[in-house]
Amino acid sequence: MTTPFGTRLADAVAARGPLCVGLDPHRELLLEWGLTDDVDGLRRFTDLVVEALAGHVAVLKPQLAFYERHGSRGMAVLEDAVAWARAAGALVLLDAKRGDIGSTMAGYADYLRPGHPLAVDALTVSPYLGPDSLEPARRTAEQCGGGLFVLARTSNPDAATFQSALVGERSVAQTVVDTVGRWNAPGRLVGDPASDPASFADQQGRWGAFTGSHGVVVGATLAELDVDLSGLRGPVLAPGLGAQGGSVADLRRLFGDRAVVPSVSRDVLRAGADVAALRAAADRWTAELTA
Ligand SMILES: O=C(O)c1cc(=O)[nH]c(=O)n1[C@@H]1O[C@H](COP(=O)(O)O)[C@@H](O)[C@H]1O
Repeated sequence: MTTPFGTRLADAVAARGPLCVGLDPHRELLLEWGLTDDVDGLRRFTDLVVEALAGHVAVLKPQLAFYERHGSRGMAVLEDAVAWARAAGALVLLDAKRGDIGSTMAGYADYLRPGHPLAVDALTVSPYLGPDSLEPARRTAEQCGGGLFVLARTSNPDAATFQSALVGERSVAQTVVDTVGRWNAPGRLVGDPASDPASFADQQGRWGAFTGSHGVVVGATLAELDVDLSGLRGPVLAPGLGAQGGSVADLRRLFGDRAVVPSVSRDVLRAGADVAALRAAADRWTAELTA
């Protein structure tokens, strides 16, 4: 059986630091890199980032939108790159932000199956259709040793409009966190944390052998942390660093020593079409994050 995603993620973070770099090849970025906004430019961009960073940072996070916009040939670029990146030791988190019901949700979750042409380690999902709508994805993830990151408190300025709205006494965001915390509950984790008090402590939210496979997305841009993450037992994906204004100081203020995967796209990619420069940009973030 595949090692659960949470364990593989904790190992990758221990080996390479916690940074996740997003592959966001939007039109302006391709042009800035001196590339064309077409499939050739997309392939060159993707190959350079994978060569620079697969196996160098903990996680690569391709943004599916920027591959879909080039049609089936764009998807082929991504399929090749993901297979290469995983073979080179990268964990790949597909940023798809999918959410639907029943068999449709199960169809999206097939990205986590090893036989899928675009098989990945983890997937971002949207809980907008209700927390139980994600259950088919959770089941697939459990079967395949994959991970899910559920949007809880996102980094965009108007995120609180929906996410801070109350459902009974809890906010929508808190309901999401509590759902994911149940997915990561001790009975569902591999091993027996009760026999190992030190590892049990890790379930409270720090990296460790029992890091849960499912996480939530909470932006590094929040003025204050308005969700209680103490029952999450899994990782937080924290986008919003650099281009959106978030800093490493914000991460420390918001999340302390909890298991966080800070995600940066533009602030690394602006290094341009140069393997060494991309690696240096990622290394600067890793150095600051692990200082
Ligand atoms: O799921 C995400 O990665 C994500 C969640 C969120 O709350 N905010 C957010 O910006 N992102 C993604 O992060 C990427 C932008 O990162 P930057 O270029 O570093 O700002 C895009 O692919 C967004 O979809």
